Amino acid sequence: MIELEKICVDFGGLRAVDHASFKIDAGLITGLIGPNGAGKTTVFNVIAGAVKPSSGRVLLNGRDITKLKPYQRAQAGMARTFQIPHEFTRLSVLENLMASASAPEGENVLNVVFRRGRYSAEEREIYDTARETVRLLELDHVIDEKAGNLSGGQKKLVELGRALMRKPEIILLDEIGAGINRTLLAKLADKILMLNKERGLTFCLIEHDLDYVSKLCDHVLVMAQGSLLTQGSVETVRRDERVIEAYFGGGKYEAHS
Ligand SMILES: Nc1ncnc2c1ncn2[C@@H]1O[C@H](COP(=O)(O)OP(=O)(O)OP(=O)(O)O)[C@@H](O)[C@H]1O
Repeated sequence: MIELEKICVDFGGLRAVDHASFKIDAGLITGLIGPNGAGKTTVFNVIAGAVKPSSGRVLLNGRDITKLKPYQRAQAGMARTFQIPHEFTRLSVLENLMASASAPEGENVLNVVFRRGRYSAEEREIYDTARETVRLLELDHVIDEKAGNLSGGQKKLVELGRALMRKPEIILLDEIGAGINRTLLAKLADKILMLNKERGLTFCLIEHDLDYVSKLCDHVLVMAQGSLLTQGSVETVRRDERVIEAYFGGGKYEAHS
């Protein structure tokens, strides 16, 4: 479980996050929603350790991790999806996954990727985990394809795969569904649900499409102006007048279903 206690983030004179306090429960898929500029991405950055809060604490399973660096948080079981880095677009899907694993002790993981045929037991495990992840995400048909040649949706699946290679307990997804076609969007949702229900992985996702949130999330946190406005099931928060006001400034809310 992740707990945020009275987190504030200031960028110069701008208070982007203002005493935000909430929990992301273990074993659930939690959605983080709110209008543009509400502070969602900044909160994600605080959780992942990329932005230092001006005040407040972040706890992971009861442990204060506020001062931990991003890699230490990753070691503690937290993962976040990132766009495939430019220099990795020339690596194949399998190589991308292998390069995202935690390196064996004293080893540069890229050596593992390129030194074929001479794997130690640990290196073999990375290879096997990468193959299994490819299977799990149904990327077998593009396993040797360069990541740069994939469609937007396939790249998102590889990004998820790269996060999975570190065997996290919690995965943070920032608008993973943005700009991908319906078919792959549905597939991505199926994979997230499967990883949650069958493997017990905890997810927290920022998403603007409320139908997608509704399909995936057990619980929704609504941020507005840097703070937590309300929380509950998707259906409850969708009907909440304060949420309608925050999104539409009091205009009539047409729930799309
Ligand atoms: N590095 C930064 N420097 C200065 N201001 C920033 C920085 N990052 C975010 N902000 C500001 O902080 C506020 C919150 O931004 P944030 O990106 O966290 O909101 P968001 O809810 O994720 O919005 P969106 O849905 O549009 O992505 C905004 O006013 C934004 O302009």
